[in-house]
Amino acid sequence: MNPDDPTAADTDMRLVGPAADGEDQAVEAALRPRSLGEFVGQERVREQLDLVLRAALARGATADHVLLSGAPGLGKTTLSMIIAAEMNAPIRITSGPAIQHAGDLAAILSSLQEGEVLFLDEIHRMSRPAEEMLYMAMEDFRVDVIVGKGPGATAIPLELPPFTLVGATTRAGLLPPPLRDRFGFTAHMEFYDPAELKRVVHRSASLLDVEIDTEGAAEIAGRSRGTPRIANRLLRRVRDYAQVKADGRIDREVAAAALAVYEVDGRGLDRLDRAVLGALLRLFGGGPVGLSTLAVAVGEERETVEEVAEPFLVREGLLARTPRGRIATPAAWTHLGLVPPQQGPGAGGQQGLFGA
Ligand SMILES: Nc1ncnc2c1ncn2[C@@H]1O[C@H](COP(=O)(O)OP(=O)(O)OP(=O)(O)O)[C@@H](O)[C@H]1O
Repeated sequence: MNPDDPTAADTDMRLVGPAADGEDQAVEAALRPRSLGEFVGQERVREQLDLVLRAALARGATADHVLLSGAPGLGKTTLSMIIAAEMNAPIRITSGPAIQHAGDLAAILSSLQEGEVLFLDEIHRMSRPAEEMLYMAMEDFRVDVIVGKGPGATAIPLELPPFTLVGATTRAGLLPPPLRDRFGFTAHMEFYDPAELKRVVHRSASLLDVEIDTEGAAEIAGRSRGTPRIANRLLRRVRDYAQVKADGRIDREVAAAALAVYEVDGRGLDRLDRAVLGALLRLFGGGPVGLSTLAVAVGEERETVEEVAEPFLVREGLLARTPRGRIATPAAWTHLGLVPPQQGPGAGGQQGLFGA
């Protein structure tokens, strides 16, 4: 979770939020695939990574540095652990926000063992001096530790054992090119399709010892917003429901009834998403309407609407951001079961009325 993110709390409280909550963290370790073979989906990334790792193993060398980019919950941490496991190497896990001084990074780097994997989550949030130290460490396996201040400061070179840096970021575009260029292998992780998520659900259900049929898994997969973390979380909630209200087994009916209780609809929208979409359609005739107006209409902060609800609505093709404001697509009307207003001559009178 990002403590500087004003929307983080809202995101974390949502059943369909992509960031890990406390409960996720406790069970995720048990559900993590441990090898490339077990890792579901992301075929291209897996194939490429497999070559990189096997070639390094054959040469008896440390694997190249790897950059993983993609939305939260798609498996970046999991993949970094798999890289270490496949290389038979230990792994050290830290994150950009935890490294605020170059000295913090020097301490970590100087204690790495030969061949160790250093996983640096949210690498785009590291401080600039630490980032500059990382350039040299990645390229030459060396850092200059600065001792003292001002004109008397001296740089003491420190040799490092070869290591593999696995950087993860949700915002690859924010990485400075010199840092990006130092990764030998870069992979962008895509959202998962429903068939892949179905496999994730089946796999997790078997690890959690939950009985689920193929339609039940499909029902959960279809509401998981392309994200394995969300699929696993929905599965746990559906399991609760199945235990309390049914005989413990999950089929389509049980999954749909459970997720209706949690207000996650057939397409994975939750109450906030539907409130935003509903206001846009019912109050503003489908838009265009300014973001601030829309936020007031649903009683949320601007940032919450923009950063928490909208990305998924846009991705799903239900809402579009235009220079004149937010507009609903025809699919939005259909999804909420509403009929768009007639667009005859003289219609569209509301267009442009609702500014930011
Ligand atoms: N390809 C996959 N196959 C099976 N399970 C997966 C896969 N990817 C992720 N998961 C599951 O989803 C959960 C979240 O994955 P992970 O923590 O690796 O995501 P992340 O991209 O690192 O997220 P964040 O950016 O929030 O750190 C894990 O518990 C893991 O079990």
